[in-house]
Order: sequence, then C-alpha cells, then structure tokens
Amino acid sequence: MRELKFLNQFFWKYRWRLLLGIVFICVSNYFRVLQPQVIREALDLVIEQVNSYRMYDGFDLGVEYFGVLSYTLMLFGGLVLLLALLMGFFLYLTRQTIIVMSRLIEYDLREVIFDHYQELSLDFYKRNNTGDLMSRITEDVNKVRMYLGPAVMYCANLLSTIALVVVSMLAVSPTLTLYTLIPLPFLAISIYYVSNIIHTRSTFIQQQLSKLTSVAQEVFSGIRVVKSYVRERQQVNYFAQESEQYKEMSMNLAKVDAWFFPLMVFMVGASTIITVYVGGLQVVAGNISAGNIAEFVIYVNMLTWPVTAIGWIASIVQQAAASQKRINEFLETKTSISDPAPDDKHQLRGDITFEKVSFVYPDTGIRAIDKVDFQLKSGEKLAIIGRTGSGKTTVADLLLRMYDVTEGRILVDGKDIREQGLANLRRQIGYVPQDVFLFSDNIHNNIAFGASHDPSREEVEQFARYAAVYDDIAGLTLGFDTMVGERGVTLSGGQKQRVSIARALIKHPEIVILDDCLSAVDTNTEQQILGYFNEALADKTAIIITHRIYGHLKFDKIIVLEDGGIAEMGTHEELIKNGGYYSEIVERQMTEEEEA
Ligand SMILES: Nc1ncnc2c1ncn2[C@@H]1O[C@H](COP(=O)(O)OP(=O)(O)OP(=O)(O)O)[C@@H](O)[C@H]1O
Repeated sequence: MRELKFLNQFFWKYRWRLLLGIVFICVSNYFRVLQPQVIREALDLVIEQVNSYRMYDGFDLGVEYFGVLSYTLMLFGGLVLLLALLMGFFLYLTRQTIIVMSRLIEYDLREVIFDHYQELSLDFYKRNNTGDLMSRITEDVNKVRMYLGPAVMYCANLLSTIALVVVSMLAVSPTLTLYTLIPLPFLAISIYYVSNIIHTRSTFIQQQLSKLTSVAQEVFSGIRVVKSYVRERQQVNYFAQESEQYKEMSMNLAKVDAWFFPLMVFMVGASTIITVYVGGLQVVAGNISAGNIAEFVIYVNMLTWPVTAIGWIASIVQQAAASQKRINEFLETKTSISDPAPDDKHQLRGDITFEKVSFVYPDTGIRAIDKVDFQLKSGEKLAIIGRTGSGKTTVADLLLRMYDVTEGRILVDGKDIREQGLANLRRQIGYVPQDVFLFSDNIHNNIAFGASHDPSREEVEQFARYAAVYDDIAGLTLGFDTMVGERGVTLSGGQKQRVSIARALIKHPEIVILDDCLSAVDTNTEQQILGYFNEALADKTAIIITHRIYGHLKFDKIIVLEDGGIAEMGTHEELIKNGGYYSEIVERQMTEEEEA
C-alpha cells in the first residue's frame, strides 16, 4: 500500500472537496437511518390502533377513528418520502464532490505522467514498448481512479452507515444486534475472496485482450505485407486461436462472477431469518415491539451493500496499489539526459567540435562511435558518408543529445553541450531524421510543427517550396489541409521526406542535420532542394549524412565513417586523391549517371 502514498498530495490538493463529500455522505446516511425508525413507529401505531379500532367497530366513532389513523399513516408515509428525498439529494452532492474529485485527480495524474514521459530520454523508449507506456497512462490510471473515487466514497459510506446503524440497533436491543450482525463478517470475507478471484481472472483477460488488440493492430498496419505474401488465412487462424483463449478466460470469469449475487442474497437471507426468529422470541418476552423487527430487517438490508463493498473496496485498493506501483516505476525513472539550463535562450553561432568522441549503446553494448575527432566552423558544410551501420545516425543523435557521449566531448561554440541549455540547443538545430514521421494531422500543421512561432499559410507554403514539395501538395484536392494518416499514408516516401525537410527549415535553425533525407527523391528534385540549401543555408552550419555524392553542394569537409571510426577525412579533391571508399562511390555514381 506504500505505493498509494504518492496520491496523498492530490487528496491534500482537493481536501475541501473530500471533506465536504464525507460530510454529505454522513448527512445522507443520517436521513437513511431515520427511515426504519419512522416505519417502526408507523407499524407499532398500526398494531396498537387496529386493536383499539376493533373495539369501536360498528359505531360512528369507528369511522372517525379510521379516518384519523389513515391520516396519521399518510403523514408517516410522507415523512419517509421526505427522508428518502433528502437522503438522495445529499447522495447526489456526495457524488458531485468525491467522484468529481477523483476525475480531477485522474486528469492531474495523467498530466504528471505525460509530462514525465516527454522528459525521458530515447534509451527509456528503447527499453519500454509503446503498448506498456500507453497502458500505464490509461488502464493503470483508470484503476487508480477507482480507488480515488468509488473506493473512498464507499469507504466513507461503509463507516458512517455502520456507525449510525449499529448505534440505532444497540439502542433497541444489544442481544438482537449481536445475532443480526453474525453473518455479515462471513459475507465480507467471502466477497473478498470472490473479488480476488475475479480480479486475477480479469487481469489475465485484460492481458489477453491487449494481445488480441496488438495482433489485430500489427496485421492492419502491415496489411500490404500480409496481402502480398498471401498470408491472410494464417493471420485469421492466429487471430481465431487468440480469440478462443480470450473466450475461455471470459467463460471462467463468468463462472466465478455467477457466485457473487447468490452469495450476497444467501448471507442477507440468513441474517434476516435470524433477526425474525430471535426478534420474535424477544417480542414474546416483551423486550421489544413487533415494529422493531421490521426496523431491524431494514437495517440488515442497509448494511448489506456497505459490507459487501468491504471485499470490493479491498480488491480495488489492491489493484490500485499494483497500478500505482507501475506508474511510480516510470515516474521515479530519471532522465539520463539532464537540462542544466532550462531557461537558456542564447543564440548559437554554430561552431561544432567532436573531441575524441566514443559512444557505446547501453542496451546492446555496441560501440557505434569510436574516437571521432573533427571540427566545423560556423557556416561550414560537412558530409558524412559510410556503409550502413557505420555510425552516421549516431553522430546526429549525439549532437542532438538524444544520448550523451560515453567518452570525449562535443562542443558547440566552444562549450560542452552537456553544460548548455538542452531545449535551447535542440531548438536551434533543424533535424531531418532518416525515418520520417508525420503526425496524424494536416500538412500545414505538420510543417508548422517545427516553428517556434505560429507561422502563416504563406510562410508554410514558402518553406514547402524550398523543400520542393509545394507543387505536390498544391495538386492534392485539399492542398495544405490534406490529412496525413497515422504514418502519412496519403503521401509517397519522397513527399514525406520533403515535408519533413520543410518542417526542419521553418525553425530557422543555426545548425542543420539532414540524415539521408533525399534518398527517396529523384535527381531533379534533389537539385532543386540543394539549390535552395546553397542559397539559404550559406551561413548555417550543416551536417549532411548521405549515401550519394551531391556535386551541387560544396562541402568544406567530408568524413567517411567505418565501424564508428573516421576512415577518411578531407575535401572532395583530397579524398579523390586518396583513392579510398569515397573515390570508389564517386566513381560508381559517375558510371551510373553516364549509363542513365
Ligand atoms: N538504439 C540503438 N540501440 C542499440 N544499438 C544501436 C541503436 N541504434 C543503432 N545501433 C547500432 O549502432 C551502430 C551504428 O548505427 P547507426 O544507425 O548510427 O548507423 P548508420 O551509419 O546511420 O546506418 P544507416 O546508413 O543504415 O542508417 C549499428 O551497429 C547499429 O546496430
């Protein structure tokens, strides 16, 4: 239960609501407990008066007497109705305070978790799968809310009902109270066990359901592959297998679920029989009135739900503690990339220095970068070339501080990037990643996403022109308002790359990193984009990771990476003279172009 302590800060935040809710529930229960007392009075009155009425039967006085009795009973009926209304009104207020409080805390908690998720570094996202992140912020928060709202409300209800009912019962007959209450602890314990079994089985069902969902999601996302490999039947069979398991589990749950109400009715029935039997003996002995038996039967019914709720509350609290534990695990995870100066807003010049930088991926132990040493002055252009897996993307990730270097230092404007404002650094780097990701939104918003201001349509269009994608977008029926699906399904690979370039450029960055972002673009478009780069990025520092050599873009430095280390470094002319990997691909590319 230690885990739930984390939530106390929220209870404190909404303490007045909580307190008011508890007061309302006590008032509501007070009116509820008065009802059986009014009914007892009415019943005793009827029993007593019916005997007297028989004496006047056949006389005129008898009719009058009957009129007065009916009127008094109507008054009692009206009183019970009034008490029920008052009780209902305060119950409404209870829900308006406690359940609303739980919804407010749910909102706060989600925000805290979401904020924290955003702060965490890439290695956290590599370690944990998206489904797990999602379920903690949705299902686990839901389970915790059940504790914050219903469990707290039923707990307050339980305590106040038991206190008020038991005090009223004791005032009538301590012996009868004792006998009446005997079956109730058995009810609480058995409901607790049944609830626990239900919970365990529900958890398995939940897991199976999320497995089923991910199977379906994966098949639908990869539907092209499934269709092209004619694997529909296998997928259907696999889905049916998983569905069958889900069905079996649900049937098992239904079997236990079926015990819940019969058990409750049996225990309440036992309690009622004891009340009538022991109460009857006491009436005969003249200790209590017949009306008291009716009063006790109503009390027993009043206690049924709160006592049943003990088992239920215990189960909710257990589930909430387990969920909060999972939430706390992530909340306690510290980001490995800290921001030493969150308010830093200084303008970068764009000098970049890698000083004997090495990097080992923590999860795989792969040494992706090995003693990389280079310097770029503000405005210089660097091309990084190398075979796949040679560490090119890792260089970009390190400069953006997606990871921190294992050895060595990266300096921007002469200062270690680990000592600079992280947000400020990232804000001034325009990064186009290799695997383009577009949000499920329209094209305008996807491009505007990069800007620190709210850019006008004209500005967005201008940057789309720079990225040579304007004509493609203008050709769509909805133009810049076209929605791009979950993964930009309506755009081709090359179009997505260019939208992603426009998004990076609209930031007006001081440093630009393009990671193989022209791979899906034809030569003409490539020339168009590079023409803009030459002009607009003339004074910006740029790192271009590529597999192709761009004759149109003049690089101050070219680095050839091999197994994370620098195999060749120099200008185009120097590397051609070297006769290494670089000259090899230049030659191959020239032959290809000639052949084309
Ligand atoms: N997140 C990661 N966790 C563990 N190892 C990784 C991770 N990302 C990359 N690697 C490994 O680091 C090495 C360098 O990868 P990197 O992506 O930097 O290469 P690259 O030169 O950009 O390749 P490509 O040209 O195919 O994009 C590879 O061996 C790769 O398997």
